[in-house]
Amino acid sequence: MCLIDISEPLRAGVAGWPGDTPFSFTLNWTKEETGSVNVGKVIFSTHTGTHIDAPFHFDNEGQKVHELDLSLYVGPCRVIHLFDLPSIGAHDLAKYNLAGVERLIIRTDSWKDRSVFPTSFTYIRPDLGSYLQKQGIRLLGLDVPSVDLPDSKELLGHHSLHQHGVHILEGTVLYQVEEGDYELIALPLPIEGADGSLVRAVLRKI
Ligand SMILES: N[C@@H](CC(=O)c1ccccc1NC=O)C(=O)O
Ligand SMILES: [Zn+2]
Ligand SMILES: [Zn+2]
Repeated sequence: MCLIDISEPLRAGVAGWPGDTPFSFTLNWTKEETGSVNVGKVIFSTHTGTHIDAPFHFDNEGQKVHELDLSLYVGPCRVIHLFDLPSIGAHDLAKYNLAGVERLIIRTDSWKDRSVFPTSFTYIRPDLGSYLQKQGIRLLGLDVPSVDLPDSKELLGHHSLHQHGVHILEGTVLYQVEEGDYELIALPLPIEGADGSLVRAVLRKI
């Protein structure tokens, strides 16, 4: 079984949204202290590293993490490469036959240095949501920290996807991933009420 890990390693200093909660893992109790076990403590923002957005992240009426359909995050997926584009809209996907594809992951390679949060990267144009819905796509994954640029307040990309039933997976690590068909597993944690969740995301070639 050959799994390709497309998850960002979680460690102190992992690049996060400017001003957001820094990731930390510490041992809350050591084996010496308890006499039996090490016990860890993790502090993280829900938008750290490789993660999914629940609609509640940008819509107060939207689904929260525990309400999401898990089948979105497990199953066949198509990976395509779209390099050197400032943004991606319907026009950029016209050359692909996406018939039967429910999960689409786009490798942009536009986040060059994963050790720092990028000021700019390939983002999603507002006409993409309806195009993906017409193709039957329910999940869009990207190798950038957000489908909208960091200074966006309207979050047109997020809303366009959400309005058309397309769920969002962000921050995947795809430098080694070729175009093709895979099985994706990227399950959120069952955090009640949450706006997003870290995932361990893997691909398996099919
Ligand atoms: N929309 C971004 C996250 C985001 O906007 C954000 C994440 C953490 C802290 C602040 C954020 N945005 C605005 O203040 C995302 O989808 O991950
Ligand atoms: Zn997010
Ligand atoms: Zn997002």
